[in-house]
Amino acid sequence: MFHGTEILTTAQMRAIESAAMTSGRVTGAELMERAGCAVAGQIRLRWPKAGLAVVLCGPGNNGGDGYVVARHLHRAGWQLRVLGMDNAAGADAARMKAEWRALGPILPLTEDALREGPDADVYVDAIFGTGLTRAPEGEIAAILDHLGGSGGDWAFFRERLVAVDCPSGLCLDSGAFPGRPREPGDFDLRARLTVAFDSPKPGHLLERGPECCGELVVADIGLRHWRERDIDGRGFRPARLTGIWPPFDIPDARSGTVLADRLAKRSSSHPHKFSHGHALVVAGGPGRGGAGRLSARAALRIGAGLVTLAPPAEALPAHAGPPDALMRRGIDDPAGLQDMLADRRINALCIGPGCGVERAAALLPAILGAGRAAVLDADALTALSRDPGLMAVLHENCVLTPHAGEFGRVFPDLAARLDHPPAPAGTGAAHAPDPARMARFLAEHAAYREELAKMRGPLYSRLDAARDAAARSGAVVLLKGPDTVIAAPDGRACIHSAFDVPWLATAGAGDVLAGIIAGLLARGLPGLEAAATGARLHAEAARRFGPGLIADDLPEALPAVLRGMGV
Ligand SMILES: NC(=O)C1=CN([C@@H]2O[C@H](COP(=O)(O)OP(=O)(O)OC[C@H]3O[C@@H](n4cnc5c(N)ncnc54)[C@H](OP(=O)(O)O)[C@@H]3O)[C@@H](O)[C@H]2O)[C@@H](O)CC1
Ligand SMILES: Nc1ncnc2c1ncn2[C@@H]1O[C@H](COP(=O)(O)OP(=O)(O)O)[C@@H](O)[C@H]1O
Ligand SMILES: [K+]
Repeated sequence: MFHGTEILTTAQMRAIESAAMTSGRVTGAELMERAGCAVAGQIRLRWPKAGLAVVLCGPGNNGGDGYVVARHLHRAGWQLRVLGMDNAAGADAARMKAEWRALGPILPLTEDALREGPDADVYVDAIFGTGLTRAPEGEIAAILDHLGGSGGDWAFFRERLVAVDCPSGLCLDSGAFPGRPREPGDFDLRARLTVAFDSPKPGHLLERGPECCGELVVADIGLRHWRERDIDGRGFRPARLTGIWPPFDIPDARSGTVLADRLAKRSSSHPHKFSHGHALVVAGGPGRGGAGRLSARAALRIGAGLVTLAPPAEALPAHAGPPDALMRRGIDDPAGLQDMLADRRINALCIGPGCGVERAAALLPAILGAGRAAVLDADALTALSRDPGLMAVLHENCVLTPHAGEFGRVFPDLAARLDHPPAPAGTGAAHAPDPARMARFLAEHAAYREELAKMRGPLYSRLDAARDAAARSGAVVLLKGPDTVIAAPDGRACIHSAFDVPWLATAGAGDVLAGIIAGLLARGLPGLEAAATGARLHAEAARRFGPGLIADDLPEALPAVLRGMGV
């Protein structure tokens, strides 16, 4: 299995932290000291010359980290303005607050206090971290809006904002902001740097997370021993990370080797083409374009031993173009398909790209009935949504690859939870916030605002949705997007965040992904592994090629990607 960096939900993070403290080998105060020290260190790396820092400290342990940051920056010669709350903080945060108070004053955490001081070089956001339970209100909401640009200085803060664990208000389980539209919104906090602790959380990688966190650094605060133990007895590794944005050093050496071994054509002592699998790609009729051919080409490039393209017989001439390595055979109906599947060496199927919904609907029962590994994409997903009975025939080596729209067709109730509350038109914001437009929007949609205010964290996430869909369907579900989530029916999941390659969103890219996964299934990778590896190689091919990419370039970029991984 490909191993990336582990992702932990906020509940898991809390469980690990409390296991560490219960062991008596580390105290909460020591963890807080390490966390704050790590943030101060990252600030000093980026701002080597001591300047003025404003540190905003919230009511909980995130605020406690903030007081530690202030103390360390003070020791390094920085000027500090510390804003904090007059509240009964937990013992560790209270101690850190007291230690700071011995060094300098604490101003009230209000928008006025924030505005009053001189412009600072750095603003440290230590208001809320993993403990956010609801939308910020009152003074704190005003402060966060101000930092998000409500005073018109959005770009100023974006250059100077350092977030402790996350930009405050972001739900670290979903990457959404409770109380705000799920689309990009006005005054969403955008940090230059976010320093997270121990492991990334889903919210760093999903939805708004990557954009709002800015550069993400994950600091080691000495919890690895407890993370690697099976604390809850059910296996602690529900989500795996296969890439994030902005890229940072993924401890990937072991995974690279495992993956290279799996993909190298060294799978048996006397390898031959049949030992590398035979993928069958169902294509559509005349005039349906090259989607099926894109999938087939990708399956060949990723290393399937043989690939057969199967359009209706009358469309064979239309599919006669390159590559010549591709075999072609006409299939008109389920009987023809079953005939072909009598060849047991065909071990992976791909249906959907350019296939046509009617044809997909006609062939799907035979495909699923064959019990072989299969990728269902595009039109096959629409066909599946129209015949829910087919859901019962899916199995764990089926990979469903919906984008958000297709996901909504197949799993409408799960998609509705992701979209709650459904936004009225005009919610999305341009990057530079427009206060007048935002005020008008909220006034016009008072009911929507009331619904938003009811949102409680952690919010239902794309990870939750993909997991629920996989559990329900019994298949692997790969929910596409810049933050692709891959989930297996047993709860294992990966997130592949590819916000750094927006040019991958190009017509036909999804067809190539389906083909890559089909090729990996043909090579014998199990469903989850094929899907996760496929998503990674697909994005890596786009990353290597760069802007200007069209889908046809993706299969051609794969050999260099494989070489780069040592395959
Ligand atoms: N895990 C680790 O290993 C380590 C974690 N560390 C740090 O601890 C952080 C987590 O700390 P935390 O659990 O105290 O939560 P935090 O984010 O400070 O907020 C909680 C407070 O905010 C309040 N509150 C929430 N929402 C609110 C709202 N909308 N409006 C108003 N209030 C709201 C909430 O009140 P309540 O909901 O209980 O009413 C509570 O008082 C974590 O992000 C990291 O920085 C490191 O120190 C060391 C290692
Ligand atoms: N903004 C983005 N950044 C990076 N990758 C993206 C982005 N949007 C979509 N993708 C990826 O691009 C591919 C598009 O697939 P799909 O929506 O099926 O398109 P098509 O049907 O045209 O092939 C998917 O792999 C998806 O994960
Ligand atoms: K924060």
